Amino acid sequence: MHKKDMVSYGDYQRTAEWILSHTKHQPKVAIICGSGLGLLADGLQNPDSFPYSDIPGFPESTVPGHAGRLVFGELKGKTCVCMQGRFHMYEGHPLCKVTFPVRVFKLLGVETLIVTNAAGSLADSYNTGDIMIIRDHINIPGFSSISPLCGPNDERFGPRFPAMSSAYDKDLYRLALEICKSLGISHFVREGVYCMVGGPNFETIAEARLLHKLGVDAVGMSTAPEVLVANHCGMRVFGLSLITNRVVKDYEDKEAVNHEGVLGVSNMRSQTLQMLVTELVGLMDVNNNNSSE
Ligand SMILES: O=P(O)(O)O[C@@H]1C[C@H](O)[C@@H](CO)O1
Ligand code: HPA
Repeated sequence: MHKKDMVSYGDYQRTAEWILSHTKHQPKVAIICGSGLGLLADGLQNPDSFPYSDIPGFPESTVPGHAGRLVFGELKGKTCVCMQGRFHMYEGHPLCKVTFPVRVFKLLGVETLIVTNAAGSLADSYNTGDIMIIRDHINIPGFSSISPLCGPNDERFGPRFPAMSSAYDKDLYRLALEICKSLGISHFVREGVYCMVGGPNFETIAEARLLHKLGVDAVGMSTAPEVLVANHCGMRVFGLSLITNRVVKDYEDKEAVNHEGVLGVSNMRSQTLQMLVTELVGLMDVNNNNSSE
């Protein structure tokens, strides 16, 4: 691993200290917004917002649909921090930079991470616009040791060999399903397995068929690294995929996915996602500090 691709404990601390000196909010919940899902941050009350370019140690966000802002505020009385835009491996960021904010959040006192993403569906029963609650993931880059947990392990964050058999919190998962029922949206809510690929290209037909055979329900280019790092440092995790397109599995099929289409579907459904996340944060058990005191 190159030195430039390493981040020290002091680097995370410096960023956390900078944040604490710029906002009174002390978040317990962090939310990462996927492509076109930045609206999730717009519901925060008493917001403090910082462009990533102002925050020491934060990389730059280069993907359309990822505004590149960190927003602090309250959702249903609970203090949250929201990443309006995430970092992807395909942008050229090393995975320690992709996941840098997660460890900074840990140092700020965050206990729960909510991840969202845009994804293509492999499951035959899924429709564009469905919301998939992530039950588990397959991390394809991780199969070849491309993982944010590779390299020297810092025990201050977590163990060398973390278990990942409960990567997504079952209580939050069940709570979200109940909320979907009460919101009357269960007919387009699914439960499934997300698979991370490196991107930035979308899948070939052969790759799509392989993922389908593997039991993947939805595929995307993010999320797994953040979930690994959050679990490693003891956070509980909840994840949502918005199904923005069907992944083509047939050589005769002329449909071709593109990022603009992905953003179009995200924008169409972002209000529903915002409702679901807001209710979830409101009902989840959080040992919250009141930042306005
Ligand atoms: O950040 P997410 O995973 O939501 O972004 C997805 C994957 C690619 O970055 C992009 C493709 O349209 O959307
Ligand atoms: O079909 C897809 N494949 C990979 N990533 C994606 N992100 C949105 N849709 C897709």
